[in-house]
Amino acid sequence: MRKRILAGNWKMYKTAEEAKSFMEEVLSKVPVSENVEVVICPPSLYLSELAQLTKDSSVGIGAQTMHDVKEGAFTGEISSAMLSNSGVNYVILGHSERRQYFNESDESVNRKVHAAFEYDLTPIVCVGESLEERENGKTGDKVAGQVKKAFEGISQDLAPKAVIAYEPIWAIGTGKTATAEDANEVCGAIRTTIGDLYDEKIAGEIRIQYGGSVKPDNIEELLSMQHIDGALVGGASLEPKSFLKLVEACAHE
Ligand SMILES: O=C(CO)COP(=O)(O)O
Repeated sequence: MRKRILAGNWKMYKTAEEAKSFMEEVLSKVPVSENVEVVICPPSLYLSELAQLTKDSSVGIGAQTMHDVKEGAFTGEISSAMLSNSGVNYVILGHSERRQYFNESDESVNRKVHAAFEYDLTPIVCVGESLEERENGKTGDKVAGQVKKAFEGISQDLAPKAVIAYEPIWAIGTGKTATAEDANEVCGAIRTTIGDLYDEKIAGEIRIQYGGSVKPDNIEELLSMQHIDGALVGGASLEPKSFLKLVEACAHE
């Protein structure tokens, strides 16, 4: 059985006080369950403090992006070594907003997956198609291509430790969710791609999240699907109340 993984991607929201008070409330109420791993990905400025605050809890902390080399003259960037050293456990890589606004390419995502594993971070690799690609029947090719490139050179031992997030770009922040069946079909195709790259066992082990307008009222249907092992959530991860409802849904059998 794959353990579900629910990750909140705060994007560029919350003041320092808001971040701290969210975390204190969530830590006091979050159900601890064998069924779900819970992760919060705050703006990088708050990573150290929140990692410290959650150190002895069941909540993990993730970065929203990072650079792919250990150190160097890259003004404004942070590295996987720095994240790991600050108590961060996960990193979102290749989010469509990073690809769109910060020119992140499949090649750089691949370098970052290597860098994440080098410093024991769990990469959450985002893939997904635009509306135009979906309408032209290109979803399968696009997503398979992104997965293949992201995992290039990643060993059999490490591959199943990664998490893949399928986020159709047209469903992010729009209130439009892919139907659970459509999301499941693409997540199943991602699993097949992993099976082709590695083997059936690894394909069966790797966890695949869905992301894009996930809310407390649609998560259960998504989770009931065979290939969906959790969610990567933007908007609904910003309030403790809705975030806790999402955790509870994942904690259920
Ligand atoms: O981009 C997302 C998570 O990474 C999804 O955002 P929303 O849940 O706000 O649609």
